[in-house]
Amino acid sequence: MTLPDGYRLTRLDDDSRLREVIALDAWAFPTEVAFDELLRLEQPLPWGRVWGVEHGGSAPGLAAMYGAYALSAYPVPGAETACGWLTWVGVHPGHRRRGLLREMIAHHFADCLERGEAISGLTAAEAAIYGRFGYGMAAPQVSLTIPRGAALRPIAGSAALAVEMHEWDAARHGPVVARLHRAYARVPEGIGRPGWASWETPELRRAQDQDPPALRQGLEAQRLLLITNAAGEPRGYARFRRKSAWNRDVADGTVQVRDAVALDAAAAHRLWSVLLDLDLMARIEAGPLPVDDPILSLLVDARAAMPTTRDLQWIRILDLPRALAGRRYAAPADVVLEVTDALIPANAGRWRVRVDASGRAEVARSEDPAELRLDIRELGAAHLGTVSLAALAQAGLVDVADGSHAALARAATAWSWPIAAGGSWVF
Ligand SMILES: CC(=O)SCCNC(=O)CCNC(=O)[C@H](O)C(C)(C)COP(=O)(O)OP(=O)(O)OC[C@H]1O[C@@H](n2cnc3c(N)ncnc32)[C@H](O)[C@@H]1OP(=O)(O)O
Repeated sequence: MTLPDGYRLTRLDDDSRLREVIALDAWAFPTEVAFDELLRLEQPLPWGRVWGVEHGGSAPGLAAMYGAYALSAYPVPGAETACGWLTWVGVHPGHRRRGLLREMIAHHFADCLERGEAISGLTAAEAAIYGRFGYGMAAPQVSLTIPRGAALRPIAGSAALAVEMHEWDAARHGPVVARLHRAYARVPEGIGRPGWASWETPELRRAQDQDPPALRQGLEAQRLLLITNAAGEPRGYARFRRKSAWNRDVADGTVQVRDAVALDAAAAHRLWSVLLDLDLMARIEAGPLPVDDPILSLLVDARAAMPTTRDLQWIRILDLPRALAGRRYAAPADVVLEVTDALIPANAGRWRVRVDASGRAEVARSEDPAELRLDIRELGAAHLGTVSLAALAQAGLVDVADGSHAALARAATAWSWPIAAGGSWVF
């Protein structure tokens, strides 16, 4: 990598640099939380995979940084894969637009490839930043503001489930919540949702479990709703907070749902029935939710929940043959792709992707004429099965060779997945 003169990259191995890292982060992401308070929080910094860009000059210090979470079981369609999750990206405002991010990205890609991570993912602070580096928007999210008392379609078995409500206790509830959250991504316990990353590393778990007053933004302490079956087994949970408000003596409170996860339809119905009927509340805010979350089908009037969609997760394919062979496909296909990749030349060129009846792909270099031409960014966008290659072709981002429209239809079907990619948290 070639940083501008006067800058050098350093690996940050432990929290001896915590003060500098948090100070830089607070320059990049302005916060009302006091510096000393920030230092006391559980910060999920992946030490050893945190990289700082140091500068000399009159006031030497950290000019930029990034980190990467080593997700070893990131869910892709029909499988789990190693993914280097880009995070903690920040450039001090006094050092921006000098190419530091571009150089950190090049370093991140090389580091992931060395570690055998065929894809990288991220959630973006701003949607316009990462497309230029070959990240494609692969998992959208929806957020809802549901009126209190909104009607749900009836689901058999819901009323028989038991409801427990607790004040959040990380030691007691953290493991149950982490288990249900993890199970939800997997078949047959859960639905098998691509993108549903779990809190794999100890730092991520500790940060997830905390509920410090500094991060409550005027809401109450976190509470837990647990749904259990007749055998006493947890089947779903929601973590939520309420904020009381009054509008000319009429109760106007808000419930903020941090996440709501259920392993079956009856548990989802029971969970939301409780959340939608808390006294003194007027609305329930929820999101990020997957765009096909059960609540959208359960609501009789989903429009009244004012669904708003936007990007959640972006995927960058780093090692094309390994990444494409590392997921499953919804239907057989045999297609020749011609791929451009300005940053990782090894991915560029023509590839034949053959998907067999079991949904497994063989990916090999090809001399045959290309049927679909696309950039690595579009392949990343389609990787979780939710963004359609046909829709990208309609937008002119996948170029279809003359006479290859049937190939596009087959590829778009194969790359699709029955469950929408999504997640419950931003990291
Ligand atoms: C995965 C995550 O962690 S997301 C968090 C990202 N961090 C933030 O948003 C915090 C506040 N912002 C910052 O720290 C910085 O402005 C960053 C990280 C967004 C950009 O860092 P810089 O070092 O200024 O970027 P750099 O100079 O390498 O620019 C690379 C390219 O991205 C473009 N770019 C940079 N920031 C943005 C932006 N916010 N929106 C659109 N384009 C951008 C530049 O114009 C440049 O484009 P070019 O290659 O066409 O010339």
